[in-house]
Amino acid sequence: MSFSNKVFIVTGSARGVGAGIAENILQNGGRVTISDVLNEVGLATTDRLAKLYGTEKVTFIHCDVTNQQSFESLWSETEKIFGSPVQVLVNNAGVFHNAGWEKCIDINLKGLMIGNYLALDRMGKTKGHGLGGQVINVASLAGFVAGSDAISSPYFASKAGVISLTKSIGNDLTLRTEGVRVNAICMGYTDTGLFNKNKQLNDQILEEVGGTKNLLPVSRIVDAFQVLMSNGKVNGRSLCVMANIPMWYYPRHDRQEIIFWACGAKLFKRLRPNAMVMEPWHQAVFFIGFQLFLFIALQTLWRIFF
Ligand SMILES: NC(=O)C1=CN([C@@H]2O[C@H](COP(=O)(O)OP(=O)(O)OC[C@H]3O[C@@H](n4cnc5c(N)ncnc54)[C@H](O)[C@@H]3O)[C@@H](O)[C@H]2O)C=CC1
Ligand SMILES: CCCCCC(=O)/C=C/[C@H]1[C@H](O)CC(=O)[C@@H]1CCCCCCC(=O)O
Repeated sequence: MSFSNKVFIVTGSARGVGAGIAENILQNGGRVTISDVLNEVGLATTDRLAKLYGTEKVTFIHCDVTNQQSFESLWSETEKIFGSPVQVLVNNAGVFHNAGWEKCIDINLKGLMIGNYLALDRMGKTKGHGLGGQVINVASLAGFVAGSDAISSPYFASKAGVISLTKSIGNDLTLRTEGVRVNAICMGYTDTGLFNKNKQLNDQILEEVGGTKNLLPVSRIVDAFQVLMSNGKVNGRSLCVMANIPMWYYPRHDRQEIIFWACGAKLFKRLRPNAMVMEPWHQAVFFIGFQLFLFIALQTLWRIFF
């Protein structure tokens, strides 16, 4: 997809996934601000990319995503340097749980909230430049599943928050009123520089996923970024990326899931009027019963009509 001079900001793009996305933007004719708290690494990446794609196409601006002022000046500086409004924000900056739980939540969730609200403010039709735009939040499959220990729980919780934020901001009303679409990329274990730093964790992860062949290369996340950029319709969605299989969108669910289980509880109340709680095994029976009901209903319809 050609980005023909579109202006992008990618947070946490000194290295890893963010640097990969920034390079892809340049390869496709866009302009990008690389931003990070790591000045040296960020400047080195920017120099390398400037040599390949032109100094007028890429710049580095220090930004700590947890700091509102820092984010605001990243945005304003970018527009000043490139002389055009920012049209896409990629909220990629993130840390793992080994940074400590408060930092993990601050950077992975609060930092993304600052980015999302600022994007609505600056790109939106009501207060911003009015051209609309896109936000891509880098979440993780960790946002859908449970971690296996308390130590890693802040990371899983932060990513679940990002997915929820994406669903809630990426709604039809916001799209209509602000012209801003918000989606997330949810990938599994990815082979970035950081992944290789902690040997003990690496070995544990490699055992869990079954070897390096099941790690995602950064290029797959870049492909996911391209998919979201070229699909002009999706909003509030999470694009899931797993090794060796096609990407897929996680169902948005909205309220259907709650309604489904509430129906189960209503039915349960008829069977056990005095029960205070529907236990997990009751739920399992309801779920299997529902599937059986569907199966029989479909079979009956098939017999009637064919
Ligand atoms: N590597 C993996 O296995 C996976 C990574 N992710 C997510 O992908 C994103 C990128 O991760 P990687 O490239 O693997 O890690 P990385 O550590 O190589 O890149 C993250 C970047 O964010 C920067 N950063 C940290 N705190 C910051 C702050 N306060 N403000 C601005 N920048 C800050 C770091 O300096 C670093 O350059 C993260 O959000 C991560 O959670 C999601 C799934 C799997
Ligand atoms: C199905 C879970 C996919 C998680 C993908 C992800 O975001 C991985 C990130 C790890 C990164 O490669 C290095 C890390 O420290 C991140 C978190 C690792 C969590 C491991 C905890 C093991 C567990 O609780 O299952």
